[in-house]
Amino acid sequence: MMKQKLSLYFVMGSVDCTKDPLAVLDEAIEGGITMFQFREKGKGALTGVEKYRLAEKLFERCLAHNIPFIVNDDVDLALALQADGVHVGQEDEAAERVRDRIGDRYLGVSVHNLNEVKQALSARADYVGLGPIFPTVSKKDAKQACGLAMIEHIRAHEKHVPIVAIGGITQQTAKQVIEAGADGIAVISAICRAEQIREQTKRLYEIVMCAKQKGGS
Ligand SMILES: Cc1ncc(COP(=O)(O)OP(=O)(O)O)c(N)n1
Ligand SMILES: Cc1nc(C(=O)O)sc1CCOP(=O)(O)O
Ligand SMILES: [Mg+2]
Repeated sequence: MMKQKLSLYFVMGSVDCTKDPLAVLDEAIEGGITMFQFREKGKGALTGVEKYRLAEKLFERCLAHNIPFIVNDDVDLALALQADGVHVGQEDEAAERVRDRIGDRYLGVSVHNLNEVKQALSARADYVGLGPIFPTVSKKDAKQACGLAMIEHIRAHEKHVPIVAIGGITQQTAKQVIEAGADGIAVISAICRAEQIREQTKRLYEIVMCAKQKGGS
């Protein structure tokens, strides 16, 4: 179930959008995204009530289409909205503590190597976000790209962990990412910067689903 939801995971905040974030999400939903993360971060990001109001509206859209709505970093916001889950990284609130706070909502944890995957699993994460696979323009403090080999390495040692790969993934590389062992791709710019969001999202979805069918996952 989790692996299916991770197939095409759209990560977005107002800073990533060149038009109304609600319109961007609507088109991405029409294109077939399977999970959404509200990541309101970076220069010019909304805060306080404005952030809450935007989150509320985006969450409504996801609810209406049965798409899990995950909040990045902000556990208080996720709890206030009764969101479907939270995503935290290695420098955020500790995953164990987040798990205790959110109960059985989804917990995603960013990882960069096998050791962090093992730690995430012992903190009862539902999935890991592995990246950046390729260089990314969407995260200023991203680590060095780890490449497809890191997906293969982790999959070889942890056969069942749900992995979503993130960082610089495009229509050109999505197939290789799934073939390397990821259960899905998480993207910002491949959707936010697309000229035709609905069509490009649909194409990404087709690429991922086709690669997953061939791999039998
Ligand atoms: C699905 C997914 N994977 C990784 C990340 C990165 O999280 P983090 O390292 O905490 O960095 P920020 O996104 O908080 O800048 C993610 N957000 N989503
Ligand atoms: C939010 C995020 N986390 C990353 C990580 O490596 O953990 S890379 C990244 C940005 C992903 O955006 P794009 O699809 O535009 O490269
Ligand atoms: Mg974070």
